[in-house]
Amino acid sequence: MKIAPSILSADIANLGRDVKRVEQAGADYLHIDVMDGNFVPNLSFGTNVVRQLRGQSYLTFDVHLMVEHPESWIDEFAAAGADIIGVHYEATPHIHRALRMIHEAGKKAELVICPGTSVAMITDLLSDVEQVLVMTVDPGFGGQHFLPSMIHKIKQLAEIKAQQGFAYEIEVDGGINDQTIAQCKQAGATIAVAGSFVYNHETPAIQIQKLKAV
Ligand SMILES: O=C(CO)[C@@H](O)[C@H](O)COP(=O)(O)O
Repeated sequence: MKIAPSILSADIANLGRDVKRVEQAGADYLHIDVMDGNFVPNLSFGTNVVRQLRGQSYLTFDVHLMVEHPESWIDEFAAAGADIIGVHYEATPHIHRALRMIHEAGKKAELVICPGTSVAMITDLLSDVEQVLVMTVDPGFGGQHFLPSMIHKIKQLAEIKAQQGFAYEIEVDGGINDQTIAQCKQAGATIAVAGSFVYNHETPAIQIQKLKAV
């Protein structure tokens, strides 16, 4: 599986160093969580962080917008250096427009679903995305426990992908460690986001190796 370390759990006072660490350790993507204090009860990074890190890293930037009305931010994060932009199904009544805006900005579009949203709600959108992110915790905070009840959604998405011949990646995010990643991989996930498992350890490279070894 591809591994996307989440900088939400990095040492923010040494963010550049922590990004280099995972880059050198073989991370595939860098996962950047953007929180607005409304869609989720937390605040995190803005466009300035993406822009400054862009100058320091060649990793694919996987920007997860946990914001209401993401349409207002897509062009700014695209200009700042995002490669993949994730928007929540629950965050806007105009999700199709948001996905189209991501493509018009020349970026890969990711559709994100919270634990309370079923795959049935997004089937009409699956032909229009490069990536689907199944949240395996309620979004907003790192360090939460993985929700095993989300596994069936990964299986459903993998089945639809095979049946319809779609090419989207299936990403999982929340509570990922060297045990839970195995369940996700078996179900059909292709990318795993990991925050605390990677960064709450003195050697992130060892943690990434553990995830890649599964
Ligand atoms: O989107 C989020 C949280 O809302 C995640 O990306 C977290 O950063 C994952 O952290 P861990 O659960 O891996 O500690």
